[in-house]
Amino acid sequence: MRDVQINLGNRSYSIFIGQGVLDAAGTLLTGLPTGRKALLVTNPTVARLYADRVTAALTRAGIDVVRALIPDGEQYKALQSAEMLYDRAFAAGLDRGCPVVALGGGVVGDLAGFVAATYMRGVPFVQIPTTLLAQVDSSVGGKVAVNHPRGKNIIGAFYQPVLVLSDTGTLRTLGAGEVRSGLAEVIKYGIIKDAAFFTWLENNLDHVLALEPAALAHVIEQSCLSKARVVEEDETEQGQRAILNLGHTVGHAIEALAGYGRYSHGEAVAIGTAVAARLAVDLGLLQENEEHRIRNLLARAGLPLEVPGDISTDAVMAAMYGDKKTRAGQITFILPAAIGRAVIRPGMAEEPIARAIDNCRAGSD
Ligand SMILES: O=C(O)C(=O)C[C@@H](O)[C@H](O)[C@H](O)COP(=O)(O)O
Ligand SMILES: [Zn+2]
Repeated sequence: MRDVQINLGNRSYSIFIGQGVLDAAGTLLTGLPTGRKALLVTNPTVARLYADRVTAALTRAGIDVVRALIPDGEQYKALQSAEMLYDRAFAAGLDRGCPVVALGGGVVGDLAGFVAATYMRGVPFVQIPTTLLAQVDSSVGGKVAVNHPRGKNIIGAFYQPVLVLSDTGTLRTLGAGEVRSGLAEVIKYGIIKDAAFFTWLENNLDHVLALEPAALAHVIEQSCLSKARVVEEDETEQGQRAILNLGHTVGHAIEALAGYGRYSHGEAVAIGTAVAARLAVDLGLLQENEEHRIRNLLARAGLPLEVPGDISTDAVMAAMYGDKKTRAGQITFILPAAIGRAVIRPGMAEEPIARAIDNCRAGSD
């Protein structure tokens, strides 16, 4: 079992990574000051596969488990689902000490975390992520949220979990699309922070795509280490944490405009990363050969690089103004300055962004 520590004073916690760690949920949780009842939030597919194991692990440790199922899909990351979970928590008599445990991918984790942050002004929160994307990204760092018709993740909080358990065994049941989606965030860490990891991915992507346990454990550990260091420096995204948003400025716009579900989060982020790399080259920040390496790695991971033909550049531009990084009506962009280094550019003019979007359409080269 590997252990990545995230140091945030009295909000510090451990991320345990390895085959079978979800069976240790009860033991690891009893080491923390939490109550004897837990709300286990999951979706029907994940429940069928893993809820009995997690329930057994918690029960062995003397914790009563109340299960709550949320249908799978980004559209259920909504205030209505949160209300349903509050009702379930009240009905089960959960008090301020009782943890909310998220078992599933990013939707379950973000929603359950939002409920944990707000039910009785905050109860302990445990993340048991079962997708690659959730293990490398969304379960770590404390961004919890629900969506609103005006934007993705637009209603939320920073609320750290007390424990993260990433069981690599759960990745064996993922579809290829879910693996791809997680890889977009994995590649992001190489681009923004870790050139050696980017090169490792170039050399070892086939092992990762084959879901080899050692390769997966390495990818999760390196991703969590990179994310932990960024979050420790700037927990609430006052500045530098925004680099974790590479590819998301355009990505969130495409995800929403295409209709949630047509592009996975990772696919939309990959397209957004291609646009950011093009813009960085146009602005003289990134060398063209590095843009090629970024595009090649994303493409080898099976990720899309083109802005869809049925979504206009004007629509993407308009949607980007709703981004949480927009300040005083001006778009902020995260740009790769080299492989291993990203910069934050506030106050971007519209014209170069629109040109980069147009240059990332089918048949544009
Ligand atoms: O943890 C962060 O910070 C990130 O930006 C990670 C992103 O990959 C993640 O998708 C995040 O939820 C996006 O945040 P948002 O603030 O743009 O909604
Ligand atoms: Zn993301």
